[in-house]
This record gives sequence, structure tokens and C-alpha cells, in this order.
Amino acid sequence: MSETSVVVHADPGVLAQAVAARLIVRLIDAQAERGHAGVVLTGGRVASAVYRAIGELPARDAVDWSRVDVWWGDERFLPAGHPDRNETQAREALLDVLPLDPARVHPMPAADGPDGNDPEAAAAQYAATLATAARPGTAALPHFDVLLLGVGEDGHVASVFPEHPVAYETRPVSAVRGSPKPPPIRITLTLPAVNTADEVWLVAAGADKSRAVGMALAGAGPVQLPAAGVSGVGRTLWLLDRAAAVDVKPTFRSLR
Ligand SMILES: O=C1O[C@H](COP(=O)(O)O)[C@@H](O)[C@H](O)[C@H]1O
Repeated sequence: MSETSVVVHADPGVLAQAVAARLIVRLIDAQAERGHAGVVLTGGRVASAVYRAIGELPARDAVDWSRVDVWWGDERFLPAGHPDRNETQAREALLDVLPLDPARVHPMPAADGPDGNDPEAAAAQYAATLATAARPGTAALPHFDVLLLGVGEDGHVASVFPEHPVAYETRPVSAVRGSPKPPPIRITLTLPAVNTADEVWLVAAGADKSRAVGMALAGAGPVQLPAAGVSGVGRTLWLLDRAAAVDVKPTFRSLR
């Protein structure tokens, strides 16, 4: 049975530091257990702050980064190197300073990639890349130790938006057209794929996230509020700052 926990930190800066420290420890533990680790990155402001914080923590050197597989939960379908791509932001904030094995870094395809400006083909390509790394004898996905998610003001996670057809998608990876948040074309892991992760961490900061966070934890429907449809196999962890947690019921809150 998956466990859901909520941890509330004082402010966005402390939240980013705490998530960074927590992720480093989780990767160390995964490598101790299995020899390697898999992490799924997200985009957005709080994620970039977490990535910068990892780069600043000396304990980052306790991770063998050459044995970490890096995946993405969603991508803005733009040309490679575009500043709005989640990949570009993660590379600038962290990945470029880590001794990663480039063969283990798996960005989602770009709009100027080999599949051309075709998000459906790009989504199929990413699904094939995931399947290649899948655990033998299991579904079409690799082992994700931790899957990070931001939470949109509207309750979207990755690029699964409320009431959008992608919220019903059952394939692991989907193209998204007509995203209500720019850019309009994206690629995303779907909720069923997200929910194969060992641990899913939803990270949110700021008052503009409080309504979505509160409704998700109160049991909203996953099509109306995709954040409510997320659950890790072993654990679902909500990592919030105080402003994002104001609508969370007291039974969930553990103020730090
Ligand atoms: O567009 C996106 O937004 C969400 C949330 O971003 P934030 O800046 O409001 O924290 C993010 O989780 C997602 O990966 C990204 O593509």
C-alpha cells in the first residue's frame, strides 16, 4: 500500500535545499541497493531551484553520477537548446556540472530532432527509448527511483492538464497539443507512467499553488485535477512551502 506524506518547509529557499538533500540521499540509497539509480526530472521554477541547490551541496559527491539514469517527465516541444525547454533549464541549473554518463541522460526529443517537428513521432520515440531501458520481464518502463513533479496553479503535473485528452491517455508517453500553458505543444509521461515510479515527489511553492494542492490532497478527480491522480508505488511525497500548504487539511500537515 502506497504511503502519502506531506512535509511543509518554511519558505521556497528552505524547500529547495531540503528537496535537494533528500534527493541526494535517495540516490545514494538506490545505488547502495541496486548499483544504479533512476530519476525523472520535472520543469518549472521550483525544480530549477532544487537543481541549483543540489549543485551547491558538497554531499552531491557522495552520489556516483555516472550510474544515474536521468529521464524527463515532460518537455516543451521546442528546438534543442531553447531556453524554455525543461532540458535546457535542467542542464544549466545542474546537469552540466555533474559527472554524468551522457549515455544515461535521456532528454525528450526536440522539435528540430530527427523526427522533425512531429510531436506524436517524438512521443513514440521517447516511449521506445524508455522501453529499451525497461526492466526485463516488466512493463515498458525502466525503474524510476524518484519521479519529481511540479504542480501547476490549475493542478497540472508534468504536461497532463485538467480536462485535456491527455488526462485520459493510457500509453506511457503522449504528445500534447493545445496546452493551456505555453508553449502549446508538449510531450509528457502520462499518469499511468508516472504512477510506476517507486517514489513520486510533488514539489510546490507559493500561494498560487495552494488551492490545487489542497484540492488534490482532499481527493479531487484526476481528470479535473491531474495532481490528484498521482501516486508512487511505494510512496507519494508532497514537499511544500508554507504558502503552498495553507489549504492542506491539518491531518496532513507536519510543519517544519
Ligand atoms: O510548464 C511546466 O510547468 C510545471 C509547473 O511549473 P512552475 O514554474 O509553476 O513550478 C512544471 O512542473 C512542468 O514540468 C513544466 O513543463
